[in-house]
Amino acid sequence: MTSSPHTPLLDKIDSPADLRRFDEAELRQLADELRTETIDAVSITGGHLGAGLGVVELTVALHYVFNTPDDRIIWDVGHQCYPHKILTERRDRIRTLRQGDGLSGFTKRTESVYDPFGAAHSSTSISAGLGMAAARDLKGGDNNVIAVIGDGAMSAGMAYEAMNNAGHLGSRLIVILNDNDMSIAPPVGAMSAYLAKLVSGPTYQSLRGAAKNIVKNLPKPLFEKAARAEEYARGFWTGGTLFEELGFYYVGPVDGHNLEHLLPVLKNVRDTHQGPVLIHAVTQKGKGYGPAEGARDKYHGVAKFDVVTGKQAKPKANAPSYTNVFATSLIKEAESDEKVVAITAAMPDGTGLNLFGEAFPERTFDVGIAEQHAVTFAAGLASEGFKPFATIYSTFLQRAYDQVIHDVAIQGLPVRFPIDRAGLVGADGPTHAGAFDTAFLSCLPGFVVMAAADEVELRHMVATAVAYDEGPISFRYPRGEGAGLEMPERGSVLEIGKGVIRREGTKVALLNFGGRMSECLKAADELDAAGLSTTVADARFAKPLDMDLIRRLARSHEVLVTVEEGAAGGFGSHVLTRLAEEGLLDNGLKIRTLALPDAYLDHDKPDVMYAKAGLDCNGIMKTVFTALGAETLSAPQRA
Ligand SMILES: Cc1ncc(C[n+]2csc(CCOP(=O)(O)OP(=O)(O)O)c2C)c(N)n1
Ligand SMILES: CC(=O)[C@@H](O)[C@H](O)COP(=O)(O)O
Ligand SMILES: [Mg+2]
Repeated sequence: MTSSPHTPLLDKIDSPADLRRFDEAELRQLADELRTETIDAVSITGGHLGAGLGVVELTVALHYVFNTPDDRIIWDVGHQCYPHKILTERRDRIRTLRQGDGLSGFTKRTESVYDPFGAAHSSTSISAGLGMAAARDLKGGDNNVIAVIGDGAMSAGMAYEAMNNAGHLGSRLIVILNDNDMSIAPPVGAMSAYLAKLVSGPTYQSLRGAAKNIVKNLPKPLFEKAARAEEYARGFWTGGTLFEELGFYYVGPVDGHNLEHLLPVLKNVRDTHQGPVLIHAVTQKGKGYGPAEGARDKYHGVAKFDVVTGKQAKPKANAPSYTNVFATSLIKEAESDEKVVAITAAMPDGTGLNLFGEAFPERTFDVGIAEQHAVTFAAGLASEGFKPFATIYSTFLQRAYDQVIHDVAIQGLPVRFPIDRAGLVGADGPTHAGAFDTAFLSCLPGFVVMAAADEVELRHMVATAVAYDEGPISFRYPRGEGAGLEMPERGSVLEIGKGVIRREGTKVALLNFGGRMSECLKAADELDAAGLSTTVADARFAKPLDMDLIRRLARSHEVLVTVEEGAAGGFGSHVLTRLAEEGLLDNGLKIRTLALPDAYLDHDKPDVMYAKAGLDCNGIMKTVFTALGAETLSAPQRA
């Protein structure tokens, strides 16, 4: 048991009001204590560490200079918010992060008044902040609104849509670009700080103001030239021209770890700016913790770890992850098909395309956090005869839905969609659940929609997707490890629209779609033991459905239960519709469709969440018993 960190100043803080009673001279030590507490807490809980370490000073400075919660701080993505949570009345619960009934790993409105906006998907902060600024102006308020957005999140189109609108509205909004991309060297100490302080301070502002008054009387063309000259002059020094073009007053770059640089700039901006301002803060992801600073991923997402050594306590894998099986399967296919290319939206490691990229660097595209662009980019590749695998987590694919319809489906372009993190993902909670992709894809004409029941099926689906060139095709698979099955060297191409029976029974049929197969098989064992002979089939396809299989199951069983790790409106709904259309519900078939509940399930361990959703062995058995009108047969309840 590590002793809790020594944090005498931090111990005096419950809320930012307590922080604002400190002398500025104490803030350096406070920031160091906050960093130590963050490291200690995450070593116990696991979670996102690097991003939070990069904004410790920024967090202290923001809550010191601004009157939170009246002044709103919106953290883009929200994965960097742990220091923010420690300073905002949640230090006592910080070691419950991402655990059942514990704090969320992202900002969350229902969790705290200091979280004015929930996050987790990137690039939303400026839009939300502009909305709050517009609301403030409509209400005649005078509070500040600050959006803190990372360089990665700034690569999403939504951020530019918001900045463009902010420039147009001219609303008083502060955007802080947290630039921790190590490709940009940290600022040159005093000079850049001086520049930033200078351009944000009243003197420069008044000079600027005076200059504006002088040039205002110039004939229009000259006025514009003069204004442009000033803007480029500042832009030249500081690289802010792009933001200036969008209507923002650019301040920076400023050292995001140096409170002596940060505090005066934030105060100047707080007290003098009128319209939208962008402060360019340069920080280091993982700052202040050696193992993080030295890691390739800066400890972006970590398991529990030893603070002294930084060694993560990653649970020993019993089987390859679905992600790894996908990546190795795609590499195998690409070795003999040069048309296979792969696209990720800033998630190379999470999708396994880092492995594909090592094998085929020329055929791997990381487009940044830009899922909409990724899908239409893939459509462009497909239109020229390539076989693009647009590999996007289920939850992040939601952002590109119109591109899926308008640019891929309607044109019938053969884009492949490997959909990782299908179903419930656990600690990341409802914002990251892969709940809706079956529903929102299987309603699209011409789409082929598959789900892997296990890692062998996944390998077959990769091969099938490579071979299928008639139109768009998707295959989903869950986060985490496979079942540890014997793997074929290479996948076999599946017959489109054909499912498979895994075990034969006579009374109950469980028709699985996706990753719940192991729970279905466990339930079948228990039901058999209770005298209810049970068939288990794997549908493999939600579109096109294997109606021969479904008719056979409906005609020869008393109970038919569909099981899927997705929201209602997906696989089960389509089965129900087709059975009704064919009159197969007219003869008393007892049918139930098991899907995720109509709710956003809070973070917890995936097994706990699935049990709550009724999508585990017990839930399946209970559904069968209820359908048979026997609330509790003799079957033993699993512990
Ligand atoms: C729409 C969307 N796509 C992908 C992700 C996954 N994701 C989480 S953090 C992150 C990188 C964010 O980079 P940046 O904004 O620079 O923040 P940093 O981690 O550097 O602090 C990504 C891609 C996401 N949260 N949202
Ligand atoms: C913050 C964010 O959106 C990502 O870091 C996400 O948490 C990754 O999820 P996985 O851990 O499932 O790759
Ligand atoms: Mg970044």
